[in-house]
Amino acid sequence: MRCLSSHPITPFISKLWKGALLKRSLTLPATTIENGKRLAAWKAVDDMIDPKNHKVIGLGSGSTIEYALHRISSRPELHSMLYVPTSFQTKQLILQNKLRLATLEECSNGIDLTIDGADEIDNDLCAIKGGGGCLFQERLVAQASEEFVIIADERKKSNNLGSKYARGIPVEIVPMAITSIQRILTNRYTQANIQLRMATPTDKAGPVITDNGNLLLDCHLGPLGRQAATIYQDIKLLSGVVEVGLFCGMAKKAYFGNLDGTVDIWTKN
Ligand SMILES: O=C(CO)[C@H](O)[C@H](O)COP(=O)(O)O
Repeated sequence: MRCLSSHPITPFISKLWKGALLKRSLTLPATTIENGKRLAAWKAVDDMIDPKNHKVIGLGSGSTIEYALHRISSRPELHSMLYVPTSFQTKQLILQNKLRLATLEECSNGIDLTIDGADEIDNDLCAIKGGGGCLFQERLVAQASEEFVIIADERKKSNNLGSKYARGIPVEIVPMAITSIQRILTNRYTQANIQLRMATPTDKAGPVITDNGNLLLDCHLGPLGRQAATIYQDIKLLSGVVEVGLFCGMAKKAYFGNLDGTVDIWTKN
């Protein structure tokens, strides 16, 4: 058997390894942010899912929700309940973790609890969602739920919704309406920066297509103050708009994983 160290490829591997180490040390804050996501997700799963009383759990989309799935997967007493996904991504994760998958149509008694991530959350637990483009199904599942809980790392805390998440409010639109709605919104919000969300060109040329076959406009309107719920209604009322990534009056609790390893819990009565 040849010893690996004498293999000609070894210097190349060791270069890669050094590169990886260097990259890790340069991106250390990101790793701590990942830890914040994990802490928030694990605490929310442990606090909120009640294995004795809950039968159906909704699961949001994004990177933070992956940690919630890992936690659920590590606790066998949580394997008997049904899990409703909000995206292609979450459906795959539920299947990969060998959890019991259910569709929203199958849940005639509704959903006991939904856990989801968010892009920005204010003190009223009003949230911008849809950074991952899954806002429509996320809202469908959230509105069918008895309780809706948000998990996030501390960067997502906001004093004024719209002041932090640079991309703006995602709006899902049926393709034939995209030009007219972009024009209407640009005329209505004159200071806004409204962009069609484009795919990464190396993965797909053209726009991002949602799980529902629609397009996304990212509408940067600036800080919304107390206007988020009104803006939601104003945009949602336009024909051709499928959903708006403003979730106000829905969450009763938000878990934030902090860089110092603690978890903050914000609640709303
Ligand atoms: O709304 C979402 C997807 O549509 C996500 O929950 C939101 O974008 C947060 O994602 P992440 O946990 O990766 O920061």
